[in-house]
Amino acid sequence: MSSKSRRFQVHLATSLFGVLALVVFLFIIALLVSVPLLQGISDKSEVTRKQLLPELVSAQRNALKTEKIYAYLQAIYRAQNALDERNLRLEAQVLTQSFAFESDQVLLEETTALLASMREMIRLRQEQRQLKHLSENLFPEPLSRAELATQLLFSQLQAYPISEVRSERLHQLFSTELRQSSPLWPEISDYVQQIAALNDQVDQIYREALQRQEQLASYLSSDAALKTQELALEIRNDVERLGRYIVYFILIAACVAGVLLLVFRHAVQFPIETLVRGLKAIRPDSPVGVELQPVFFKELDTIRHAIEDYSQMTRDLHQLNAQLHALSQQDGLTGLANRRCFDTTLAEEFHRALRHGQTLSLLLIDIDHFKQLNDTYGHLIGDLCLKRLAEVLQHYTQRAGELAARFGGEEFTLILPQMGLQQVLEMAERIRLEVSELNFDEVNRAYPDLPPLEMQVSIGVAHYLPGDHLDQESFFIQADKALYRAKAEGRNRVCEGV
Ligand SMILES: Nc1nc2c(ncn2[C@@H]2O[C@H](COP(=O)(O)OP(=O)(O)OP(=O)(O)O)[C@@H](O)[C@H]2O)c(=O)[nH]1
Repeated sequence: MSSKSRRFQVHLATSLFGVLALVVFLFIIALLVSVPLLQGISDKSEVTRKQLLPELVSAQRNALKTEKIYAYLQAIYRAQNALDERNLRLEAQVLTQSFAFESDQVLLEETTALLASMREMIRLRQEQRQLKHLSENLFPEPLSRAELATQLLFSQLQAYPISEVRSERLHQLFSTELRQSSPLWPEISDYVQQIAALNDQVDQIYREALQRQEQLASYLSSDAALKTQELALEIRNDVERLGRYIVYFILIAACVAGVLLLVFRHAVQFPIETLVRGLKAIRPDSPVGVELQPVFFKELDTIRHAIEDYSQMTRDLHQLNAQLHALSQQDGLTGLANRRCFDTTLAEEFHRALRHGQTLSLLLIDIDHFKQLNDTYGHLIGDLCLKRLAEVLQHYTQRAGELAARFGGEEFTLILPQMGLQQVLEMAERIRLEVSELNFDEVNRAYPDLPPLEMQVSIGVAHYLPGDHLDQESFFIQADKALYRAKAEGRNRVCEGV
């Protein structure tokens, strides 16, 4: 198992929770910022819609009405007779009364004052007319040029209200001639002055009324319009701010998403791909186990550990299987191949020899009087003899395809492919000789009372030549018969099968 570990690791679940918390936090911030703004925009729009716009419309309407009142005022100022003045005043009065339902005190007061100005103007005009009438009675028929001029002056003064300066100038113009020609001059002059004074009063009232009307008009048009304009400006600012916040929020969200994507790719996607590659790279027969780099998230690192453990386990299992297989093919005492392995190998080699037209030799080796040896020295020494014999046989089967096996009990076999008969017989003879010369000094020292230990073997040889009409069983029987013959002929010898 790998001991590698990353210093800083976090749980994937904790990280996901953190990301979720961050998203919720950003969302709450966005809500906290945008909701009051939206509420403000909504409230201001509502105020504009329900209050200011009607006020504006009403102000416009009222401004028009006051314009009309002003027109009446002008008309009254220029009216030629009392009837016109009266009609105009009545119409203006009706118009003014329509303001009765308005809650605006300034409007009410100002229009009432305008109406009062009209009344006053009409009253003064009435007085002028009376004075004119009185002055007309002063002049006897026929009228002199000066008197006619004076009458004309009166009518002028009456008909067209003129400024103080102008009336003074006219008065001077005509009065010089009258003073010289008419005995009525003092009275006429008095009337002229009275009428001029009234005219001046009317002028004064008219100017004042004009000023009032102008102020009222600007008051009406400015108040609601200003408020609406201010509110519209605020709404625009709020909307712009909201737009900026939305852009910021989108930018922040995009940055967070980008960072998360990068983190996900580096901390999740790439490690998972590496883990999958590691998993696929596991080979039971590989000399080294899979080793992977530690990863950031603990859960993935746990999987990495599991993959490394699995890789190690697979290799261990493979080795164990190999060992078990070897054991299943091996004789426990001597370490040579066992009977099962011998059977398989003989079948393979026999078929190979048949297929390729090669020679194959089989030696059956049996320890002579092994029962007696056991009985004399005991089974442990008997086992020792079996092992020493196995060592000798192992030594003679080093080439590929050659096999030394314990057939059973004290009986052994050698499979020797691609050797000539003479070569095989010589090898069998060398084995027999080597076995008979084995040194058992340690046993003899241990058992001084017993005769010295010696071991001899009988060997039966079967030899297959390409073209021989032999099957595997006959081949084996041939070796067995040869061994039997070696035993029968006195043991400690090599016999060739026929
Ligand atoms: N110590 C020991 N003895 C074994 C083992 N397997 C078989 N034997 C003994 O081998 C002996 C075989 O005796 P026999 O079959 O009579 O053959 P032999 O005494 O060798 O006589 P010949 O083969 O005719 O020379 C028996 O006494 C078995 O107990 C073993 O693994 N260890």
